[in-house]
Amino acid sequence: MALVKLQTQHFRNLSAEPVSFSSSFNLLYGANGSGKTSVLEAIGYLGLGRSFRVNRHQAVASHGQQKFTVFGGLDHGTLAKKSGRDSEDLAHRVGLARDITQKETMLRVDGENVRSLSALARHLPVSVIDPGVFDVVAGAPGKRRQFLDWAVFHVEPSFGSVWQQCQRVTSQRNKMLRNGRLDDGLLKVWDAQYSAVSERLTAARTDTFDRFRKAFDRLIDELNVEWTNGLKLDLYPGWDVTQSLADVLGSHRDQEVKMGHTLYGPNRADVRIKYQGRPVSETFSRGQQKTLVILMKIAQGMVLAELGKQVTFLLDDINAELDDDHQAMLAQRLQALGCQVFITSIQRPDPDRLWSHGVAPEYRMFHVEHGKLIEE
Ligand SMILES: Nc1ncnc2c1ncn2[C@@H]1O[C@H](COP(=O)(O)OP(=O)(O)OP(=O)(O)O)[C@@H](O)[C@H]1O
Repeated sequence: MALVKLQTQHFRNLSAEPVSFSSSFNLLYGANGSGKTSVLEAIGYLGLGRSFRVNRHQAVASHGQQKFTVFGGLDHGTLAKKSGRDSEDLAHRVGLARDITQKETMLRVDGENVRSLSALARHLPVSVIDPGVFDVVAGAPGKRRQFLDWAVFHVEPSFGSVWQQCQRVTSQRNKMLRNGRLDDGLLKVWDAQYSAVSERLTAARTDTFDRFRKAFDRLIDELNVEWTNGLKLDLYPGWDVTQSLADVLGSHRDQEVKMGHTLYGPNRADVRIKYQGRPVSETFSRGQQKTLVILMKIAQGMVLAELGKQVTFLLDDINAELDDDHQAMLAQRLQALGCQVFITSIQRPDPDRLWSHGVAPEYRMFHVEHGKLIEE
């Protein structure tokens, strides 16, 4: 799917006028503070259900407003090779409204209220490349779990509910472990549930990770970037899988009781990224780490494309992140994959430079001024 229509209300400084986008490339430029990132943030809301910039919904509602809304019209996008669309051709209409005083989010898909965020998010796989992207390599393991789980969610339809179930059981189990007077029989019951759901979740992660690693290896092979030789990506599922999780929990019971929380299982999983046996966060330059994450994100795009799903990439402030060669490499790869792409920059981008080594895709160019998108 691709987002071809967007309308927001009371979303940061954005105007409430509807905008139509290309299902291929969209180039947005404008001065600092004009609203470029806010446009990407609004699109991100429809694919992620949250802001990729801030943790609190409140920051997003326009000053003095209690509620904001984001509506999107989706079409089948470039992968379906669809052309000549108009509003009647929309495959789905998705919407999200957040009341910040009631702390309530309303989600709508095709005119119906839906309860789960998954029902909304599965229509629009959104991948963000912004200054924070670096965290996937340099940040805590949670950042890499989030990176992996995004793809698992789009590959494995039941993943969202298994993940939620796992969080619920883990939190119950943690409550028990924190409780001084431990009921051994009850803990065993929770352990059985926890092990079962963890094994399911891990099987889904392992399957997607295998697909991802194959795509990643293919990509770096094709690009033949010298510094990627000797890179190794592995999934650590959160425990030593030569043993069942139930056995690991049984043999580390005292340790977990002492710490008061779960020490083994999917919440400890990590994607370990090493270069010649050492963590890349210790050996790669900042630029190399950023490029690596971008390659990893492209590889995820390849995995989804193989399943007939189009990813919408949001590239924020691309000039600050990448030099001309890397920008061109990224644009061409995403074009070849048939992704939908939104690129923001302060200066008006030069499509001839961006596609200096190939034919430019269909694109639309917008100048962003005071929250308004003016198409050129
Ligand atoms: N809740 C809000 N209500 C109204 N305006 C807001 C709100 N939050 C931020 N703004 C304003 O909205 C504008 C858009 O910010 P945004 O980060 O989208 O700009 P940008 O074009 O990406 O800028 P830069 O190039 O500096 O990154 C800014 O002027 C900001 O002060």
